[in-house]
Parts: sequence; structure tokens; C-alpha cells
Amino acid sequence: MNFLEEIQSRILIADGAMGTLLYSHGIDRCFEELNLSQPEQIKSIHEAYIKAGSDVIQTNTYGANYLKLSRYGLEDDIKKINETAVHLAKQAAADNRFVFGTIGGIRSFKKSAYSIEDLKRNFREQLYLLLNSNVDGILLETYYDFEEITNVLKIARKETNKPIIANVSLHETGVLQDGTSLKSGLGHLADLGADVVGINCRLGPYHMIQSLEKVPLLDNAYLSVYPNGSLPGLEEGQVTYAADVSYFTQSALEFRKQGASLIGGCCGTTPKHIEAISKAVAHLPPITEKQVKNEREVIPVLDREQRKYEPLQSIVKEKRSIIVELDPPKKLGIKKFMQGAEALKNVGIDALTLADNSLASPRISNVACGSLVKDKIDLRSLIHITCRDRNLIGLQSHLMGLHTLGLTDVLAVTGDPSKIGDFPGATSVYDLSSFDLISLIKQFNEGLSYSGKPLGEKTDFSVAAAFNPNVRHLDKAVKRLEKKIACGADYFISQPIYSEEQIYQVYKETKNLEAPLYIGIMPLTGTRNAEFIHNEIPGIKLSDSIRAAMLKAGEDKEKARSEGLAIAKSLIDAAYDLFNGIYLITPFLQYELTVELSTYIQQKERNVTHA
Ligand SMILES: Cc1cc2nc3c(=O)[nH]c(=O)nc-3n(C[C@H](O)[C@H](O)[C@H](O)COP(=O)(O)OP(=O)(O)OC[C@H]3O[C@@H](n4cnc5c(N)ncnc54)[C@H](O)[C@@H]3O)c2cc1C
Ligand code: MET
Ligand SMILES: [Zn+2]
Repeated sequence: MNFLEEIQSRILIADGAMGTLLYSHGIDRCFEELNLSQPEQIKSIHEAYIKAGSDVIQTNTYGANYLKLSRYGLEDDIKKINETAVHLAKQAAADNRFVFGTIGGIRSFKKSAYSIEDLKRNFREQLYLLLNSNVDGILLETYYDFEEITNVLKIARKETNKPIIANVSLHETGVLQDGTSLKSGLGHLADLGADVVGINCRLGPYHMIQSLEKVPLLDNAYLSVYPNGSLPGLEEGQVTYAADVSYFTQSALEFRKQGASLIGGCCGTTPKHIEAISKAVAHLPPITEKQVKNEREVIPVLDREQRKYEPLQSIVKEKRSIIVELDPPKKLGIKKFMQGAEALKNVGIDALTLADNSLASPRISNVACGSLVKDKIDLRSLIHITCRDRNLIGLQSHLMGLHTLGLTDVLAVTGDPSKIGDFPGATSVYDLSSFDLISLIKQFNEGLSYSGKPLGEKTDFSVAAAFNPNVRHLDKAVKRLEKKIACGADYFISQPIYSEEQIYQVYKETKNLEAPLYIGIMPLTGTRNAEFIHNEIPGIKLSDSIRAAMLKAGEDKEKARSEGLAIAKSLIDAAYDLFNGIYLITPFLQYELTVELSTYIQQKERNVTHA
């Protein structure tokens, strides 16, 4: 009996979930290891699916590859686990059933977690083991990453003439994670040589039917569909699925109408679901003609609204520009903060920069503060965004919120890790790096979300990135800047520098960059503050003369304060002719200091223009 002949003449029934039926062993268990320790149970699950009507069953090898097994320290058992899995499935299947060796996808949305080379090596090993055990075909399932499935499919097609089923998992109805439509994705997999192409997991029948409505019958591959039992729920920490099996009778008829030739189930489905599907469609031939729904017309992306403020990168390329950091307060109450913002606006700075819980300590949301500053004082707020506190969902929601509030100027940073802050046990999310975040914001400017889904409007963010010059190898830090420019950074803002020599070094190393740089200067507020910064903030070093001057000021607060200001002014003098952009950092909400320094810069500017 030949799979490809069989599927041509009638709808074939696949099996349902394996993992769901093994949950009772504990969710953190390696289910594939059960091939060795509980072979009878695995075999009886296969038998239950066969009894329910499955023509095609899959080996219990979804995660039986090096990368997944090594999470459990089981990588050395890879050969035995795969061979036994094939053996058990074959024992359960009579001659007229097909045993497909399954290989699950690895990547989630984070491409950086595994390189394509890692994935290919990992795949090849499992593929050889399954083919050597003489499976009837190969099943690729739960691939969210289209780059991954196309690469592994090419390998499989090269290595075997046996039938290959290639199933992707959808990001949302009809759309893959990278924004590719299901129609074009499946077409591409068919062109790469898959015999059957389709979808599995994540969605239930309703969304899968909707997705398939836009997919035509292909002339070089059959269509498959493996829906989940339902959308997942959570009960007492356990994933649950709705158990209405009769719903699957109707769903199976719909799948047939959409052109599916192979119908099974994924997470949450059981032999009962498969029985319902089998009873509904196993005796029917596949359809030969199909009315395809048009892909949704591309919604025109509205052009951006007029920006309220000119982008800082344009200003600083042309002329002197001062931006000042004023951190949102650590306690409730924003009177002093707003007074500071107003005083700084009155001395004519270009923007107030608002850190995002810097040093990983909670503060009033910088969006709340920034929005008030824009609306009440009419001063541009530059909102820092870290990747520490928000996952990919939160970050996208945040960007949409900023756009909605008209906060168009942002600084994208990785962010100080939680472990250095007030709540060391809190999670540092880091779904994205600063590079990824810069790229994401620039993609928003094209009107597209992370997955490439149209946002309806284009945003108009101007994106700053951070420059940390206080490192051992300045050239490496500058290389990071080049990478940030490649991701879309419009300009840079540096950490504070406390040495005239270092300012000159930074100028030399960065002067050829395409993107302008605001150089960071923060007034020292006292002798202890100076010693703390020199000795305890990683990377930052005060020059000998600055340190000596602060030590000389001693415990006299007034003297230390004016010495701190004098030092900041001398650093400004050193930076003045080299950089248009000056970034002043206000220590401890002492805005009088940054007001005085801003005035100092402007005075200098007037003297120069009048001279
Ligand atoms: C202007 C400015 C504003 C900031 N605002 C905030 C804020 O609001 N909230 C907050 O939490 N943090 C803030 N930070 C701190 C910042 O997140 C980091 O501590 C650091 O300065 C690096 O910037 P980044 O996050 O863009 O890091 P990236 O360039 O993305 O680097 C991430 C990590 O890679 C490593 N790395 C970086 N450079 C090198 C190098 N040359 N060699 C080897 N390893 C390297 C470091 O471990 C670094 O932490 C700010 C920093 C600056 C300069
Ligand atoms: N078919 C496999 C199983 O049911 C994979 C499911 S998708 C995570 O265990
Ligand atoms: Zn699944």
C-alpha cells in the first residue's frame, strides 16, 4: 500500500495528541523518554488512535532530538529513544497503516536562541535515526519559524524519497509569525518538495477553518490539518482543553470542504476526537474544486500625523542642542519633578529625557511623566524604553501607547538587569535586545508589528540608542554603535564621562559615524558622591585631577557643590567644540544644577555667535 496513492483517492485520518495524553506523568517530564520506561503505555496510545480510525500515526519523537533531549540530560539516549519509538508505533499499526516519524520545530519567535546551522545539525541527526528505523514517512510539525521549516524541509527532501508532511503553526488566523500568509507559505513548502502541507497546533478548528478558506488546492501537494482540541485554558496550573467531541464531527466536514486530505488533531485532542473525525469524513473522497476566499485586501497604511517636534537628530546635526535627563520620582508626588521640567523648559533645552526605571528601581512611569511634560509644559519628552520590564507583547503595546500619546522620541536600551536594583529577585524579561528593539521600532515606523501585521498607521518614532564609552575596549563599544545604526538608530546618547582626555578619545573614535552623538555630562554633587561613582559604578572612572578637586572640597556641602559644577563646566568646555549635542544628567532631582549648566552652555553659544 502506498501513502501517496491512498491519499489521492480518499481522505486519510491522522492521530491526535500524544503529549496531552502523557500529562499525567508530569508536565516537566521528557515525554519521549517514556518510549524506554513506559513502552506499553506509548503502544496503547497508538493502538487507541488506530482503533479510533487513524490511517497515519506518528512516532513519539516530537522532541527526541539533541537540543530538546539535552534539557533533560538524555541526549546520549537519542538513538535508543528514536528507534524504540518507531518500533512501538509499528507494533501498534497493522500493515495498512502508515507510521510517520515526527520531528518538532525548535525556534519560537526568538531567532537568536538557535542559529540555522545549530538547527540543521540537530535535525539531521534525528532524521537519519528515523529513516534508518524505516518509518513510512516524515512529519514536520509545530514550526512557528518559517526560516526553520524551509531549511529542515530542504534537508529531508534531499535525504529521502519517502512522503513528507510539513505542518506550520500559525501566529494568528492565516498568518505565519514572520507575516507570510498561509497561502504563500504552504505554496512555498510544496515547491520545496513536501508531499503534504498544512497546519497544526496552537489554534482550534474555528481559526483553522478560517485560515484554510484563503488557501487554494495545490497541484503539487495535499493539504493537512491538525487542530488543537480548543484554545487552551488554565485550571489549577494545568493546561486544559474543552472536551466537546461532537464539535469535531462538524469541523471535519468543514475541513474537507476546505480541501484537507489528511485530518488529525494536535494538543488537547484524544482518540475520541479522532473517532468523530473518522466517522464524519473517512469514507468520503477529497474535494477536487474549491472556491477560495480572497486574501484580505491590504489595508492602506495611513501616513503619519505631523510630528509635533522636529526630530532631535536633525536638530543636533545642524546646531547646538541640549537635552537633560530628569528622572521620574521614586515616590508618589510629582510637584518637584514638574517644577524642574518647567525650569528647564524656561532655559530653552530641546528635550527632557526620562529614564525607564534606571538602575532597575521602580519609579513613576516615564510615560505618565512624559505625557504631562508634553501636554502641560509643551516640552519634548524623550522616553527611554528598556527590554527588561516588558515582554514582546508589553513592548508592542507600549509603543502603540506612546504613538497614541504623541510621544515620538524614544531611547531604546537593553536596560540595567533586575539583579542590580531594588528587587533583585524580579524577572529581567529580555525577550528582545536593544538591537532588536531598535529594529522593532523602525518596523513600527513602516506601519508593521513584530510579525509584519499591518498596524493601520505608521508611527514616526525618532530612535536614540545608548553608548557606553566607559569600557575597556572603546573600539568594541563603537562597533556596537555601528550595529545599532544598521538596526536603525538615528542618534546616540552617551553615559556620563568624567575626564577631558576621555571626551577627546570618544570624539576621535566616533567622529566618522553616520549618526550624531550627545555627550553625557553629570555634575558631581559631593565628595562622597564622586568617590561612589569612581569606585562603585562599573566602568566609570574620574580623572585624577577631577577626583583630587572633589576630595579637596571635603565635607563642606556648598564648596563640593560648586566644585562639582565647576568640573561639569570644564567638561562642557572640553566637549563644546567637538560635539553639538550635550546631554546633561540631573542628579537626585537637583534641577538647579542642570538649569545652571544649560544656561552656561547657552551663554557660551551667545558669546561665540557674537564674537
Ligand atoms: C543614555 C543612556 C540612558 C540609559 N537609560 C536607561 C534606563 O532608562 N533604564 C535602564 O535600566 N538603563 C538605562 N541605561 C543603562 C543601559 O541599559 C546599560 O546599562 C548600558 O549602558 C548599555 O546600553 P544598552 O542597554 O543599549 O546595552 P547594549 O549595547 O544593548 O548592551 C547590552 C549588554 O551587552 C554588554 N556590552 C555592551 N557593550 C559591551 C562591550 N563594549 N563589550 C562587551 N560587552 C558589552 C553589556 O553587558 C551590556 O549590558 C541607559 C544608558 C545610557 C547610556
Ligand atoms: N504531536 C505532538 C504531541 O501531540 C506535538 C504537539 S505540538 C506541541 O505531543
Ligand atoms: Zn500541539
